[in-house]
Order: sequence, then C-alpha cells, then structure tokens
Amino acid sequence: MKLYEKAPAKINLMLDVLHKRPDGYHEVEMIMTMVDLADRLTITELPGHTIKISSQAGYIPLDDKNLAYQAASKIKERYGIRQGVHIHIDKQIPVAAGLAGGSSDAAAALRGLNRLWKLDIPHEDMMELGASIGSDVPFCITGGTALATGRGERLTPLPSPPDCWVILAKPPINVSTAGVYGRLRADQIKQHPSAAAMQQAIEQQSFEAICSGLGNVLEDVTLSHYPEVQQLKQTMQQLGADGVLMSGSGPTVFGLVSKESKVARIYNGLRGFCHEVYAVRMLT
Ligand SMILES: C[C@@](CO)(OP(=O)(O)O)[C@H](O)COP(=O)(O)OP(=O)(O)OC[C@H]1O[C@@H](n2ccc(N)nc2=O)[C@H](O)[C@@H]1O
Ligand SMILES: Nc1ncnc2c1ncn2[C@@H]1O[C@H](COP(=O)(O)OP(=O)(O)O)[C@@H](O)[C@H]1O
Repeated sequence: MKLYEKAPAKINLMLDVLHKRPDGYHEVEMIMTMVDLADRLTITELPGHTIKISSQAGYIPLDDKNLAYQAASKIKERYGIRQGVHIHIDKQIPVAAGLAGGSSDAAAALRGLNRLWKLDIPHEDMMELGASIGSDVPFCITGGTALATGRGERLTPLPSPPDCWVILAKPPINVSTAGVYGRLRADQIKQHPSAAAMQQAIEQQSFEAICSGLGNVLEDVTLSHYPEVQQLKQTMQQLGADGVLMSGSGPTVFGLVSKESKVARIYNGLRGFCHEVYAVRMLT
C-alpha cells in the first residue's frame, strides 16, 4: 500500500517570549498559520523493521536525525508495529528557514502512518507524540491557524485569517533555532507583541489590523547577527508589501499582500536580492 501526505510550511504572525523556563525551553505566545508551500511525502510499506527515508534534496539528513524518521520510529515503538516503512520526502520548503519544514514532515509522517497502519491514534496521543519530536510538531499535526503557548505545543484553534498573498524570501544563510533562543535575553525584551490584539484582528477578519499587529521578539536576535535579513525586510517594505515580518527564528522574511496586482512587482524586485522567493497563498 502507498499513500501521500502534504506537509505545509508555517509562518508566525506573532511570536512573543514570556520567560526562560527551568527546563531550558522558553515560554512562548505565538499565532501561527499555514501557507500553500508544501513538502510531499510518499509513504510505502516495507518488509522487515527498516525505516528508510529518501529525498530528492541532497541537503537534509536521511538517517535518524530526520524528523520524519523519528516520527516513524516513535510510532513503531509506541504501538508495537513490526512492519517497515519507506518515506520519500519531495522537499519544497527551504531548510532551517523558520518555516518548520522538518516539523511538518514529522507531523505528516505521523498522520500518514496512523492511516497506513490503521492505528486510530487518539488526538491527545498524537499531540504528545508530536511534542516529543519538537515544539512545533503538534501545530503541524493540526494545521490551520492557532494560538500556541507553553513551549509551543499547547494549542487553541483560531479562525483562518482573511485570504491574502504571502511572499516568502529566504536569504542564503541557515539559522539554528537553538542558537537564536540561546542568544535571546528574555528579561531584556523591549517591546512585546500582543497575542490578544492579533487574535482580535483575526476574529474581526481585519487584514489591516493583522498587518499592524505583526511582531516577533526573535527578530532582534537574528537581525543583529545577519544584517542581510534586516535589508531584506526593508526591501520588501519598500516594494509595497502591506505587512512584513521574519518567521520564527528566521531567516525567512514574509510579506502579506492583499492586492494581486502588487504581487509580481514585489516578487520580481526580491529576485534581484535573493534566489529563494515564493509567492503563495495563505492556507485558509
Ligand atoms: C522558533 C519556532 C517558532 O515557531 O520555529 P522555527 O524558527 O524553528 O521554525 C519554534 O519555537 C521552534 O520550534 P522547534 O523547531 O520545534 O523547536 P524544538 O526542536 O522543540 O527546540 C529546538 C531548540 O530551541 C529552543 N527552544 C525551542 C522552543 C521553545 N519554546 N523554547 C526554546 O528555547 C531549545 O533550545 C531547543 O533545544
Ligand atoms: N525532514 C526534514 N526536513 C528538513 N530538515 C530536517 C528534516 N529532518 C531533520 N532536519 C534537520 O532539522 C534542521 C532544521 O530544519 P527545519 O525544520 O527546516 O528548520 P525550521 O524549523 O527553522 O524551518 C535542519 O538543519 C535539518 O538538518
């Protein structure tokens, strides 16, 4: 049997850090949503116990460091599965970009293996398995739009934001999430974005209020190390995006655009600076 799962990228419309926790993680408040840029997983049964990962992308790990491998391994162990599996990842989401590509692959593997092996895993258990792989995996399992608290694994579903274009631009640097959180001084954050204001903007379907409520406290950390990310933000603003923000720990910058007539100009303008530019829709 062979089945397919789509693994979309996420963006953080707002990201606040409240404090560093005794376990080393940071207590966060984030509002996340999915965009229409996705990896595609093909999942096939294999004889024996083997977990095999393949990909057309030459730059992701194919061993137990791959988050989809970890998803398969954890599900096999927890549910005593004696079959093997081959997961092929058609990688479209830029890696180490702040778009949760690896987390979304893990989430898609959990969803797909739950179907393949007819496990009927309760929602709570899926969330727990996901959180044991990474803080963003539970959100990637449910998708949609959500307020994420705790270390990112506690979710409150929200309505979809109004449909719009999302222009993503990733400069040619890879950013480590652990490195960015490690450099953050949570007690010295000057301005905290408001989760309540973003939630209200989404509930009222106000595109303008969403754009003015965008904020991410990890931006200062990444921008101070990589001035090219700051430059990319300014360029996207000058080209006319309605709202511009770095996603997650970066370095991808996204621009929200309501009018289709502006999209080509912004996209073409950015291509001069950056090879990896995508014009996609918000997944509503
Ligand atoms: C920053 C965010 C925003 O959505 O996304 P990315 O930029 O990675 O896409 C997430 O918080 C990333 O989530 P995820 O990538 O799943 O992180 P994890 O694997 O759980 O953690 C990687 C490392 O980041 C740090 N970490 C992560 C989450 C958190 N709330 N506090 C932390 O301090 C820890 O040092 C941890 O060891
Ligand atoms: N399936 C996967 N896809 C991409 N990266 C993966 C995957 N599994 C493990 N990784 C590793 O995870 C790291 C972070 O990747 P990624 O999830 O793309 O970051 P981010 O959450 O910042 O967008 C990469 O350095 C990569 O080596």
